[in-house]
Amino acid sequence: MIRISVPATSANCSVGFDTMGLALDWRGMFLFEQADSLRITGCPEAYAGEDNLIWKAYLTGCEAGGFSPDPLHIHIESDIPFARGLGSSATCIVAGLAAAWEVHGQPAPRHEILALAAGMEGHPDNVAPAIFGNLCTTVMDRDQAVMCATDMSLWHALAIVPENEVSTAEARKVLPATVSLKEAALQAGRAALFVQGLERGDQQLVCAACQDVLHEPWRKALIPQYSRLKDACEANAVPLWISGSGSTMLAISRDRSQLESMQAWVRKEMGLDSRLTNPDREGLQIFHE
Ligand SMILES: Nc1ncnc2c1ncn2[C@@H]1O[C@H](COP(=O)(O)OP(=O)(O)O)[C@@H](O)[C@H]1O
Ligand SMILES: N[C@@H](CCOP(=O)(O)O)C(=O)O
Repeated sequence: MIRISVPATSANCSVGFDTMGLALDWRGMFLFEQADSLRITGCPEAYAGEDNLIWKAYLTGCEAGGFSPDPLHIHIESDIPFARGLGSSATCIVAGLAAAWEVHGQPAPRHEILALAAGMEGHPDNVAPAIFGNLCTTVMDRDQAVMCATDMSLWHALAIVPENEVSTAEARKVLPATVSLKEAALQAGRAALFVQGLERGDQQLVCAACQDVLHEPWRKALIPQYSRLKDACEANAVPLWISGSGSTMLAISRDRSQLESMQAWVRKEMGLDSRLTNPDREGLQIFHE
């Protein structure tokens, strides 16, 4: 049996639309073993057929690696919620792709998996940290990923998870097709400041730079709690962004107790569930048993 563990991710990181993503120490586990016919357990029945994302990724990986795809029993152990902007789809894609090589006795080639996974997702921002951990900034130059990881060991995170689902496909439809030169320049400058601030552990700088103009102005309409939370965070110099395409919002701080207080506040004032996490440094992990 092969056990593949993949972290949840918080994509976009505010000013890194489609390019930045942060791995979290909140993991999905995927078990693979040979079977007589395809069997998928541990997920809702509606997702347990031939169109299951893990299985589709496995087939894509088999084609890329030149393997003949054997039927599998895939068992999922994951409490990463679907369609909340925590990269549940990225965990499935990365696990399925990695399984294609591992099931056939070869080590999963992480850079090849990144390119394939980015192709399946349509953007590399959450699959890169799911594979490599940390905060990854990734751009696709034709089919080649150009990637740099930022160490996040100075930071803690709070994932605030509303009940409403937001499908990524739907949340992309609300975005404008073009932006102005002024907005593009502003976003580029803020993205550079944001990463510098993270590396220096400068929370004021990160908070000042954490002002997206490419997607949050449109997506906040899908998340009723966002504006109140963003105002409260800014008043306390806490960077907060819409995680992926939402509905989760991710706050980060150098000070874990600041996030503990915020966790109590969002529960009491807004009735919201949340989870304290740390950035993950490992990314994709594979165990043969
Ligand atoms: N544990 C799982 N089992 C089966 N399919 C899953 C699982 N987690 C995610 N998926 C797939 O990923 C889709 C959600 O992807 P998406 O809308 O991009 O949201 P997210 O922000 O969670 O990645 C689901 O509709 C389903 O196809
Ligand atoms: N850049 C993408 C990220 C989607 O992430 P997910 O975790 O919501 O799948 C987007 O913003 O559409």
